[in-house]
Parts: sequence; C-alpha cells; structure tokens
Amino acid sequence: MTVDLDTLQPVLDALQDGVFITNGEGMAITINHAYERITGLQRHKIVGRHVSELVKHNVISKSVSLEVIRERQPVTLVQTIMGDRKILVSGNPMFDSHGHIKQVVLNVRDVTELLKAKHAEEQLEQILSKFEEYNNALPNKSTHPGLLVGEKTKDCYALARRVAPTKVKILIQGETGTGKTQLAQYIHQESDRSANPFMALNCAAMPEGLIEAELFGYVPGAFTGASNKGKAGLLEVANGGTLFLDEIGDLPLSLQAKLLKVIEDNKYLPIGGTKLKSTNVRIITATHHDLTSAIAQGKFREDLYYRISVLPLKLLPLRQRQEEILPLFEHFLTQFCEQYHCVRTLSSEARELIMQHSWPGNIRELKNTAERLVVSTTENEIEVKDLPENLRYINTPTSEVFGGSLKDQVKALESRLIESALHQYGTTRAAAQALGINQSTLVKKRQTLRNENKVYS
Ligand SMILES: Nc1ncnc2c1ncn2[C@@H]1O[C@H](COP(=O)(O)OP(=O)(O)OP(=O)(O)O)[C@@H](O)[C@H]1O
Repeated sequence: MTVDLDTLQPVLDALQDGVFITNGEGMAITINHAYERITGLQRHKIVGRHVSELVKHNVISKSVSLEVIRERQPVTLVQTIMGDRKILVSGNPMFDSHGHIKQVVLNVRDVTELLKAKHAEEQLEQILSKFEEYNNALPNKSTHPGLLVGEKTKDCYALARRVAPTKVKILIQGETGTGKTQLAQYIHQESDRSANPFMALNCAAMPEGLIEAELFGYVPGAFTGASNKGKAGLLEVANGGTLFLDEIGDLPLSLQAKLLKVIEDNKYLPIGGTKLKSTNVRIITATHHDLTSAIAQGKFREDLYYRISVLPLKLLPLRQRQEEILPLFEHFLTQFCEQYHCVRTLSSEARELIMQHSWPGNIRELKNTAERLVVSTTENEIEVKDLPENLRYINTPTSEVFGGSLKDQVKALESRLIESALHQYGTTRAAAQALGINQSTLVKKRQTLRNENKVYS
C-alpha cells in the first residue's frame, strides 16, 4: 500500500515530535508542525531544498540525513539550535526492495529541559557523593549519625576533631542555627570525656540570677524560695564532661569574673556557699557577637576573652556555603521521612527556590522547614505551592520601590515583578514564560538581584 503525502501530512502534523523527511538523495520532502515549532524553521524554507544547501546557508548546523545516507544505518545525535536549545535527532533510512535508500525519516525531540534536569541530578549526585566522602573521612561516623559535613565546614570539623582530646579552650563563632551546639557536641564525643555528661546553657536566654543558679548552683536556704535541698549547678552536673556556654557575649560582667575563676583554678562558689567547690569540666564557648567590640564597649572582660578563645572555630552562615543547602535539606527530608514513615521528594522548581533562599535561621530553619514539609504535605512530590510563603514570594513594600537612584528603582521594580510572577504562576518556568524571558535568565536575574541588595529581598 502506498500513502501519498497529502494523506500523510495531517498525520505527521498531529505528532508531538518533529519529523523531517528527505528522499534518498537528501532532498527535503516534508516537515511537520512540531518540527517548525521546535526548530523555528518554516516549511517553505526547507521543502524542495537539498540538505547540503541548508547546511551551507546555515539553516541547519549539521545534516543527519546525509550521515544516514552515507552510513546506510540509523544515526542519532544531539544538536544545538537557536543558541541554547538542545534537540535530539534520530535519522532512519527506509530501503526499497533493491536495497536503495528511498527516504530518510528524521525524528526530532527538544531535550533542553530533560538535559537540564539530568545535569541537575548529576550535579546533586556528585555533591552527595562528595559529602559521603567527607563524612567517611570523619572518624566514628556511627557516633554522629545525624551529622552531615560539607566542604566549607569540613576543615572546621577536622580541626575540632584534632583538638578534641586536648585541653585547649575553644570559642565557636557563628550566627544562630549554624550548628554551634552540634559542633560542641561533636568535640565532646571525640574527646576522652564522652562517657561523661555534655551540658549546654544559653547565656542570652535567661536573667542574671537564673544563669548564676544554673551554672553555680546554690546551697540550701541560699535565698527566699530556694529549695531546701539546694541545687547542683551545671559545673557540678557536668563534672568530668563538657559544659557548652552558648552566647557567652551575653554573660553579665559579674558572672564573667566568677567564670574566669573556674577557668583558671577549676574552683567556684555556689550561691550562698562559704566553701569553694572544685570541678573538672571542659568549657566550650560560643558567640554570634564580635567579642572584640564588646570588649571595646566594656561589656566583656578582655582577660576572659583571651582565656576562652585560644582556638576560635568559625561556622559560616548557610548563605555563604550555598552548595551545602540542598544536600542538607535532602538529608533532613530523608531523616523525617523515616521518622514519619513516608516518602517525599522535591520537584525541581521547589529545589531551585530552596537553593535560592538566604536561610537567615541557617541549619535550624532548614531543618524545621524540612520537617514541616514532610508532615504538612500529602503528595510524594513537594511542589513550589507547598513551600512556606517566605521561600516562594518576597514581598517588597511600595515605599522601598520609590526611592533611591533610577537604577536602584528599576532593579527593585524588576525584583518585584519577578517575585510577583513567581507567586502568581508557582514555577520559575511558568513565571519566565509570563515575563517573556527564558527560565535560566529568570533564575540568574533573581539570584543577582538578591545578592546585590538586601532591599530587594
Ligand atoms: N552539620 C550538621 N549536620 C546535620 N545537622 C546539623 C548540622 N549542624 C547543625 N545541625 C542541626 O541544625 C540545628 C541547629 O544547630 P545548633 O543548635 O547546633 O545551632 P546553633 O548555632 O547552636 O544555634 P543557636 O546559636 O541558635 O543556639 C540542630 O537541630 C542541629 O542538630
């Protein structure tokens, strides 16, 4: 049965994949609508012309048809067209009864998005395997099951491990939620004190009197309302172990003097007590303040600072170790899925927004968000619409737009338009389409605007 082109053409035009047919010599016989859509080339510019002529005039970059004719077998290759679109072209020869090529049929598929997704997946795999390597490099992995250490944190953890068995005083610096307590716990577990208690106290969270009672304890009847049995302070409870003092910069000056005595002589006086008590604790401190400026303002004792900061360890905020965001997020997602007996994965759009968020609450915010998403969603795939508002949409008040130089205002407006489109359309792809730009331009622009100026984000 032979089918003429008039009958065949509507069938070809109904296909999703592009089709390009030449005769056995390489003369273009027809193309379908999908081919026009994918390549941006029009039928009248192609049909009736020889493919070598099309190559010569740069209409197409390379002829798969000619290769099929030359090789007399199927050929598949990926071509780049219109600057950045990637198309997968598969050519098949069709033979007559004498073994001559009668036609060459090319099937064309736009694989740009597919390749991007694959690339992203490969990158993620690479990152995860790197993390795996780093984690393996840390000893006693089984004693730190929830820990994930990325490249920018690796050196800090390696140094911490090296000094863990020593007596050196460590001051951990880092914003809230960057993992200071976690690092202190790691040091404790890597030290010869690990069989004894690890106790933590946040000096910013309590009034002076309470901190004193917590740290040093009190004797029976020390003050009105005190328990008549007295109370053991953390210095006693943590004896033989480690005491972690977070936000040491907020410790009142009077208590700084008492702490100095503990550090110098291992001795302290409980509230209301008359006899000095001895303790053997390792004190690790942490701060998110710049203690040197607290010293300059007379709020922190210089002598104490030099005692506690023999080895400063710095944990960067997540926005400065962006490559750790996604692996950490996936790590917590897996952890919470195990805990809540469910399966959750991130859509590629959601993943992008997670990577772009500045995470002011650092790892704690990331971990909480992962848990919230695991328990609040019902579908396996977490989509952009499931993400908290602050990840999806950045609200810029009008007053911030109308002020400053024209350049700044244009940028602010641009930022608002991008964020509004993202809010309205839910995905970077749909938002880009609505704004008439391509997806990667939108993602890059958004990142640049956010990096350039906080006013826009
Ligand atoms: N490297 C890591 N791998 C896995 N989880 C981590 C890591 N670092 C921190 N976390 C987790 O992130 C959360 C916040 O960490 P952590 O409490 O140590 O921060 P922090 O800097 O002490 O915060 P804050 O100063 O507000 O007390 C915790 O739940 C902790 O278990």
